[in-house]
Amino acid sequence: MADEHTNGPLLELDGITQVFRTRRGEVRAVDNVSMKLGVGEVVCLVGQSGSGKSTAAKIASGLLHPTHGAVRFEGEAINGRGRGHRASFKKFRRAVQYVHQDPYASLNPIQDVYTTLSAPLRRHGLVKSRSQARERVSELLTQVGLTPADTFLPKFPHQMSGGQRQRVAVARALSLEPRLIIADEATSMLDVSIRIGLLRMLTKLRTELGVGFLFITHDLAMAKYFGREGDIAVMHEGRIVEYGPTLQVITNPEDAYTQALLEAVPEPDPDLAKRKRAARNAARGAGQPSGVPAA
Ligand SMILES: Nc1ncnc2c1ncn2[C@@H]1O[C@H](COP(=O)(O)OP(=O)(O)OP(=O)(O)O)[C@@H](O)[C@H]1O
Repeated sequence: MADEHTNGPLLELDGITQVFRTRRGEVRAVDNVSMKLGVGEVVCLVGQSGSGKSTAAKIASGLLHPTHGAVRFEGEAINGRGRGHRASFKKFRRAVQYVHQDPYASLNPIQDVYTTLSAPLRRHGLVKSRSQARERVSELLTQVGLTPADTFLPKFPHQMSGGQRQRVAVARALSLEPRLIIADEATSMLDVSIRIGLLRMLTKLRTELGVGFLFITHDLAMAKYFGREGDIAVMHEGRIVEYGPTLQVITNPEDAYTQALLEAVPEPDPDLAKRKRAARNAARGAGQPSGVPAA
């Protein structure tokens, strides 16, 4: 979906390639990847470890300049040069926020929650007084489900659970009123029940605030859950091997690698698991592709 005020989708990766030069030779981490994400939309980038997801995410967030290809935000290239480009790059860096896998590593261990959340508000001139900062920080904590907000203000990272720390990291990303959040394995270090709570909260932010999500995960089940109203791009060895509406990709995968990833997703219902296994074996017996080695 294009933004009605701009010339293009919120974010567009156009033929991006990233080559790393290492002692052992060149690594083509990302190879000619293109994708589009509209306002308030979600795209899940899925693949095994080493498939190039994080490199693509770093390029999408402007942390890394690709060897080839263009990144466009609201129709404007963000990797150009000159004063005009510097201004649009600055706007882009505020509008696109990154949430890492490990909140322990991304939050400052000697800063309490209030300082962590009020610092970016002050730095970007989004609040004019201490009372405004306090009000906005409380609002952010409420948005990420850390209530009553006052009880969280004086806490340090080590005084919170993993799920709470990740919610603070999301609140910090939200403080700059982003249009897009890039969540790089943001839920994978959490227990399943905590993970679902966090995904519900992120879904609420997407639908209520219109924040778009590029959701990076190795776990197709997570992508199915979080991205069911959006698209999935399946990455393998730096390339996108399948890209389309989530439910279509999940229910009718065309690529053998996607099929193998799906087979690796555990089926909680034993009867259904048995029926699926029988259907797969019958399909193989009928000469259909057997998929690639297990993920
Ligand atoms: N700075 C770098 N220098 C050299 N090679 C790199 C660099 N960063 C990534 N790579 C290589 O690029 C490939 C893709 O890595 P990337 O981290 O993007 O994959 P990923 O799918 O995110 O995997 P993971 O989930 O394990 O991080 C890997 O082979 C990795 O070793």
